[in-house]
Amino acid sequence: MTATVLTGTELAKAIQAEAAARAEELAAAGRWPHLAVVTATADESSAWYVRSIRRAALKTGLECTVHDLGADAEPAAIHEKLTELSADPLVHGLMLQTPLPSGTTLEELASAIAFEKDVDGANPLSLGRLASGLPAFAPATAEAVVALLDHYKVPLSGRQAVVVGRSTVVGKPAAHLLLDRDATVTICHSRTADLAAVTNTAEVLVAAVGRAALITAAHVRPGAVVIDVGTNPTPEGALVGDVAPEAAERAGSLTPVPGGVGPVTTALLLRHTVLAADRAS
Ligand SMILES: NC(=O)C1=CN([C@@H]2O[C@H](COP(=O)(O)OP(=O)(O)OC[C@H]3O[C@@H](n4cnc5c(N)ncnc54)[C@H](OP(=O)(O)O)[C@@H]3O)[C@@H](O)[C@H]2O)C=CC1
Ligand SMILES: Nc1nc(=O)c2c([nH]1)NC[C@@H]1CN(c3ccc(C(=O)N[C@@H](CCC(=O)O)C(=O)O)cc3)C=[N+]21
Repeated sequence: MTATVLTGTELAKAIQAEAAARAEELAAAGRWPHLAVVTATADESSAWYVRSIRRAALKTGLECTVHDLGADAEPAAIHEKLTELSADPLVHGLMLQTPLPSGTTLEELASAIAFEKDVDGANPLSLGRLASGLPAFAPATAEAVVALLDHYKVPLSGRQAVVVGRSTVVGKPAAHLLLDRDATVTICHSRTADLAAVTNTAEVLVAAVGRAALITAAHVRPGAVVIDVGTNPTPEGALVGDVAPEAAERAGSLTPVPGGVGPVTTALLLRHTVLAADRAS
């Protein structure tokens, strides 16, 4: 058996087309949707993401500014930049890239992102509301996981879902969103005792670790739907996921990297920014 490939490009295009139409109307009304991205890292996969955000934003008719503070930025300087952009009436969406310089965390800094501009759902207020079932922007990646499953009509209610990874950006919010859809959710992390035993229970398996080929065929329950969130740069300059190619022998379907979760994440971030601009007075 070879797995069906669940690409994200078509869904991303549809989301972007809708965002583009609304962005044009808003721009005509003098409210050009503007996404500000703050980064303080030399991490390669973050750099890939920032490039793809900029490219997609310009194509969609959004303004996008990148504020690169450098990998040795002081936490106070990052905090100050977020506070400044939170107060800037021309900025509608604001996100802070991970990873961050040692000595600080996204969790510590994200309170400085104004709730209504928190288009990547990083502010603890957004995350708390998400966990409480109240309206808030979800982290775009976590939302992309569920959006892809919906796009391919994968049933979630009553099914066994396993998320590998527990970061604030992906693993935890993805687990919340799957739980909201009535899946039975298990979260794995670096201390999980027997990863393959747990992942073999998964009808839906989400890999969000950041380690190439961590998930092998032996981790996959035959016929499972596998969502590969990982984006790992190779020495040759390519990008690979967390799921080894051989896993396709056991999976029923599988998202590719590149061309899977990534483009949907980017498109949702733009959709959130347009929504934030729409709500701004
Ligand atoms: N395609 C997309 O749209 C996006 C892709 N990404 C990519 O997803 C990946 C994960 O990102 P992110 O969540 O930010 O990464 P983090 O490094 O913040 O989190 C990684 C998680 O994986 C867990 N982990 C590490 N090693 C193992 C292991 N051997 N077995 C099981 N779990 C393990 C960690 O556990 P512990 O908590 O115990 O340390 C941690 O919870 C990266 O490749 C990133 O680039 C991220 C966002 C969007
Ligand atoms: N606060 C925060 N939120 C994030 O969501 C976040 C982050 N920090 N830090 C870095 C990681 C990494 N990440 C990627 C998202 C999309 C692609 C992506 O679109 N990749 C394309 C390939 C790249 C391209 O073609 O330009 C694809 O998979 O097809 C890659 C990487 C989000 N991250």
